Amino acid sequence: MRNHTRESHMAYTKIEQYNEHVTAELTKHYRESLDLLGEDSTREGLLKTPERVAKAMQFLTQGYSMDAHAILNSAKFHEEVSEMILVKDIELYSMCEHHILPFFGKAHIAYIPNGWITGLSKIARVVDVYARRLQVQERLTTQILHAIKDTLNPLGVAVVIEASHLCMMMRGVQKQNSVTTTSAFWGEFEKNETRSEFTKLISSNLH
Ligand SMILES: Nc1nc2c(ncn2[C@@H]2O[C@H](COP(=O)(O)OP(=O)(O)OP(=O)(O)O)[C@@H](O)[C@H]2O)c(=O)[nH]1
Ligand SMILES: [Zn+2]
Repeated sequence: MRNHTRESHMAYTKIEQYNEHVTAELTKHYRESLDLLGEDSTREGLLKTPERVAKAMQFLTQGYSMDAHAILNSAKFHEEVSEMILVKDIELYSMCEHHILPFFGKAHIAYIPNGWITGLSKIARVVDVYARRLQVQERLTTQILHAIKDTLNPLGVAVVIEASHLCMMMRGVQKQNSVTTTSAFWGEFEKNETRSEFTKLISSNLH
């Protein structure tokens, strides 16, 4: 099954790869959790659930073993471009570190190159690197900014994330329609003019 392409891809994506020891331990804990919650972990429908959850949680936290800098560097090209590059509406799924419940939404990411560009898909991959961890939306936003800033040495970086938090929808304050927007701006984007061009572009419906 393993070929060269898959190996090099797996260097940072870890697709379908679960740690046996972690899976076994988590499975045990999730089985106990089900019983503590009043379920019967031995009933047919739940027999494989603890193991499924153990794998799902490893998938959803695989960002810990991914390296954003390696991803951005893996398709870094020398190019004299001086205009803003914007990738918008990148869907993201993460989990809040307070309740381990999902938050999800969109990221809009722009940078102004300074001799180096990266593959567009790598920008979207960096979102997953930091989203697939236990997070707060604010830290997710700044970690993405710093990875791009440190790797590409650009003139400016902007990151805006709009997300809905299930911990505010399904429980707690139970607000179904609230959307949280976080942003981080660095370099040229600290100037009003550049920032407002970015804001105009992310709110436009032009594709
Ligand atoms: N700043 C920030 N807060 C978050 C994020 N995700 C969840 N939270 C908040 O984390 C806070 C934790 O507050 P606590 O009072 O300790 O927890 P709680 O009793 O479960 O709070 P409620 O959700 O208000 O019921 C809540 O206000 C959540 O809304 C996030 O990404 N960023
Ligand atoms: Zn939460």
